[in-house]
Amino acid sequence: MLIVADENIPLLDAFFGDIGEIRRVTGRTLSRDQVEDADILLVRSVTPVGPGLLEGTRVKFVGTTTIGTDHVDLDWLEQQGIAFAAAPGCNASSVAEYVLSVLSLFAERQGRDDWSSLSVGIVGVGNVGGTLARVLDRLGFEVRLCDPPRQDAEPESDEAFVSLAEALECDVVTLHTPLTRTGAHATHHMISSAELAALRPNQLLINSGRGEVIDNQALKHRLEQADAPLAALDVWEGEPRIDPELVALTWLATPHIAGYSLEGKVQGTEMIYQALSQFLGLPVRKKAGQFLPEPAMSKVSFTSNAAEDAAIRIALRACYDPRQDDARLRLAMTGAPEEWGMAFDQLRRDYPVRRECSSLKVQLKGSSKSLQDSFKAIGFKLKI
Ligand SMILES: NC(=O)c1ccc[n+]([C@@H]2O[C@H](COP(=O)([O-])OP(=O)(O)OC[C@H]3O[C@@H](n4cnc5c(N)ncnc54)[C@H](O)[C@@H]3O)[C@@H](O)[C@H]2O)c1
Ligand SMILES: O=C(O)[C@H](O)[C@H](O)COP(=O)(O)O
Repeated sequence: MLIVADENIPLLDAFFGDIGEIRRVTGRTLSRDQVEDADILLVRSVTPVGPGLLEGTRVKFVGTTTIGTDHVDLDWLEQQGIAFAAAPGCNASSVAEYVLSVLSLFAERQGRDDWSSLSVGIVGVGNVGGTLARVLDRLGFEVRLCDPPRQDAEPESDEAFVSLAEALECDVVTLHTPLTRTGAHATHHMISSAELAALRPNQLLINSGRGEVIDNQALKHRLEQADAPLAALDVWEGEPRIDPELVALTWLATPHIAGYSLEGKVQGTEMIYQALSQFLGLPVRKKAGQFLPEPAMSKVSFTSNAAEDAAIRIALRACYDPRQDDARLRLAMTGAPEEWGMAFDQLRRDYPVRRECSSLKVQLKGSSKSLQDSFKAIGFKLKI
């Protein structure tokens, strides 16, 4: 059995080596002739999958080790009887930690002693938005949830949903919708001139869903105005050839890596291994946990003198600080314009190992119950 797989999927040999022969390919440039004789295709979000790639091949299973599926023509695969699996939720904690770290930087920039005094509008309350909402709620933030598809589908839900306009009133608005182009709640350019005009200079707009959910030209024009809000963008229209002028106007600019924790990536591989094993009728013997190495930093300690917000900020940023990715992206954009796309992909391919908060033990000596609860809410392991 031949498995054609994106070379950027971690642990290919460990998970799939005994299922078939593996042919590694560059996902961004994958062509039909590279996949013609394959039985199984494993991709990441950079490979458009549809008739152009697979028509007339013998591929019978496609797996994407990602949450997003907008690169896959799901209807066509179904019509062709080609099985498909994605990895819902695999990197939800990683994205939530990216947002938390951005929030901590924004609160600091605003001179707030208490970051939980920020109100946060979450647009798209699925695996990522829902994970984030639960953490923020436990930390005492005011959270507004906007998810019209869920609101329609769950009229009896306990969640109090708000409109997009109400979400846009929050200090921070963070987007976690998929990219959709059809239907009553299509998200393509959901945030355009009118929505951007509603945002004020003391507000922050975060996008770690898909770039095309925001009209990037409209955002650029808005960010050029004197009363512009701040923007933190992890995803961009036209990746990997992103607009350097928009990067320059963006407060925190990262190369689509919000979900790039090691845990998130390995769980993505694990979920596709499970789905493929089920498809082939094979036993599931391997687990993500057995392949996760010991983290480089395993413990941080705080004494009773540590101020609550400062302790959380230090531990959070010890795990993930988006300013490093921002600096790397800006540096990459100083190269020759024709190399920007390659540089964007290179930053993603050579991404340093990043571990989630759950990999770090936090030792708290003589700390308050509320500080302990805050650390637990974020997902740290506590050692009291
Ligand atoms: N930047 C990254 O590294 C990264 C990582 C993971 C996921 N993502 C992106 O984030 C998206 C969300 O991930 P998820 O796991 O939470 O997906 P999900 O499918 O679990 O949840 C998405 C939610 O968005 C809602 N939604 C759809 N249209 C909407 C609209 N018009 N307004 C408001 N809400 C709407 C859906 O009802 C759903 O509840 C993915 O589709 C992917 O594109 C990005
Ligand atoms: O959809 C997802 O899971 C994320 O956007 C994912 O992190 C994308 O990573 P890629 O497949 O492009 O490496």
